[in-house]
Amino acid sequence: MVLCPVLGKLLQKRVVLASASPRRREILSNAGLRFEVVPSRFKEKLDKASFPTPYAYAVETARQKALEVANRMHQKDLRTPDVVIGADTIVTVSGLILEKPVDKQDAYRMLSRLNGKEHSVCTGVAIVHCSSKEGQLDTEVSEFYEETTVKFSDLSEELLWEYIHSGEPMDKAGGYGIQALGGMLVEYIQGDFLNVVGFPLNHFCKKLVELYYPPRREDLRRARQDSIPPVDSFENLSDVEAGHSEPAHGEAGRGWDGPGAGGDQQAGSAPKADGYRTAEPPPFPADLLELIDGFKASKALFTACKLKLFDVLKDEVPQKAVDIASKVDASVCGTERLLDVCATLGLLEKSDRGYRNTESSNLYLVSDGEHSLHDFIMYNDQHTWNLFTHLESAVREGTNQGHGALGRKAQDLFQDGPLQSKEDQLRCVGATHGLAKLTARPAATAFDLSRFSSACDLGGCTGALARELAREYPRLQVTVFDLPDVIEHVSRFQRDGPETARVRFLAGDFFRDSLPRAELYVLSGVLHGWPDDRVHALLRRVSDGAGPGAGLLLVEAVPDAEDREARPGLARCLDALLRPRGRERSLAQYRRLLEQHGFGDVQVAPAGHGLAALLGTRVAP
Ligand SMILES: O=c1[nH]cc([C@@H]2O[C@H](COP(=O)(O)OP(=O)(O)OP(=O)(O)O)[C@@H](O)[C@H]2O)c(=O)[nH]1
Repeated sequence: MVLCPVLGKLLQKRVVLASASPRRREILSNAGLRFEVVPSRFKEKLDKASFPTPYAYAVETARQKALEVANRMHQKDLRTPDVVIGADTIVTVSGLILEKPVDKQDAYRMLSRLNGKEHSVCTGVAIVHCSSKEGQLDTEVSEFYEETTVKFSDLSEELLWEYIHSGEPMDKAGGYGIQALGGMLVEYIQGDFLNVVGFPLNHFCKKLVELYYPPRREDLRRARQDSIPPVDSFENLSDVEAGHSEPAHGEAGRGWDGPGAGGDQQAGSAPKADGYRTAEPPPFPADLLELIDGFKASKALFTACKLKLFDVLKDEVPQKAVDIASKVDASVCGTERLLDVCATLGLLEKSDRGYRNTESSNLYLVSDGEHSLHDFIMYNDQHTWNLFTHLESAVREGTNQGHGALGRKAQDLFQDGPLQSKEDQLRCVGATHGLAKLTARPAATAFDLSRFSSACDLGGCTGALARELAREYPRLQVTVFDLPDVIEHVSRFQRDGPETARVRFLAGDFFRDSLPRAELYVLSGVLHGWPDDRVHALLRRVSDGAGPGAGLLLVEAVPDAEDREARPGLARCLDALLRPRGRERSLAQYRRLLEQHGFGDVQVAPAGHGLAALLGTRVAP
């Protein structure tokens, strides 16, 4: 709340966002606001012609959306919310109001109108303060709107259709999303970017300042002589400074615990040693609460995947909770709750017509998709979840507890014991495949490997990296060498492509069987799973098989990788503690291992997502 202390005024209140828009939810939660989401059922069908201006229409729609939720929550005898926020975004061009397209043709009509021109994006916002008096709902509505000018480039028909086929326009006012692919259509904007995305955060904060920090008495007195200075900044207001203001409800006679009530009255109290006034609450620990709730979010995702909710919703058409429940063979009320949680987590989109997958869920959460992480998620649900229940004893004793999963290779999983059934094996191969697909491209392109004509990926599982290597280097023949139990399952994960013919699979144990001859050996995500003696044994075998000039490419997660974003060091470090045999090694340690085993001229490059790639060249013995 440092940037906008006035948001702190809402922390003690039950705030409801009356919107199904994932963007609005994100903008407000990124700003640190805590709120519930209850999408409005108000049909956006007001007669546009009856409004003097487009923004009057947007403001009224926002007001109706918020009031519908306030009334519904009150009637349902749920605890009446304190504040309900509604918003409506429209696009206006040449006197026409454009809302969300109903289908692709409609999107095309809208985008064609915007093509090469300036248009206006207007978001109306309503902030409804509610109170309940003798069972009756009392509301007080504050409203405003924000307008932003956007100019589209001259766009070809082909580009417009390509954009429409991406699916992005469908739930967006004017048929585009400036925050994503639609940003490429835009030449410039004048005004608030977030207003275009769906919520004018800056203006909202100013409005809160107006509501919660009304002008002081002396200002009002002065205003009778002068004019009231407009509230155009919220940055320099803090609760402490605002403490001098009069409680607004006293003046306005509001029944609800509205703006200006509460903490302000205590403003004269002395600051405590921790810097906060006795009656002022400390900053709301939003990040901490999110962390505390984190496991619930993971479990909701795991459960949705296990029920195959995302498979049921993979078509574009939204479906109702009752239909989804019958397809996944679960209770309607339970399914509806889970669907709502998934929508809140941004995994589903919810509208009046029902629920449907987001683009990202279609890509990663549908179980048979090319980039599916379904098996990896199921692996985490079945194994890692249990494993982490032993974290406390692992920390106390400093010993490994069983089976870590993050970033592990099928090699580890198969040799750890409990994954006996074919089904378990297949899931592990699928889990490894899903992860490997995410990291294969940066790993394959970390160095120029065009000097090699043959490669052997040791422990290469389904060949995700091998395919990327073959795709990148057209003369490279790649052998994937992995355990027989792994190779048995790889055919399930193969897709056609010109590189397919240059990737072959060979079953074997790299600790026992002779290694295929190759100019380049690859060990990606293998060494971290083994203790030092096994790592030395394996590298000795590779070194013995490699002729002078041969390469050894290592790809590993390292604590000192340049790009650490995707795998926070903490999680990786805990994973290492729980892993039965492996250990985390630094970049310097991997470099030393390569050099110890006869690979010189070691180059290092980031391989994305917290991974580092090292390439050594075999020197003549
Ligand atoms: O560049 C962008 N422009 C607009 C959007 C999104 O478009 C919709 C606007 O629709 P509306 O205001 O009617 O809001 P809904 O999504 O229907 O949700 P409600 O439940 O609040 O009615 C809005 O989601 C914008 O975020 C965009 O994403 N980018």
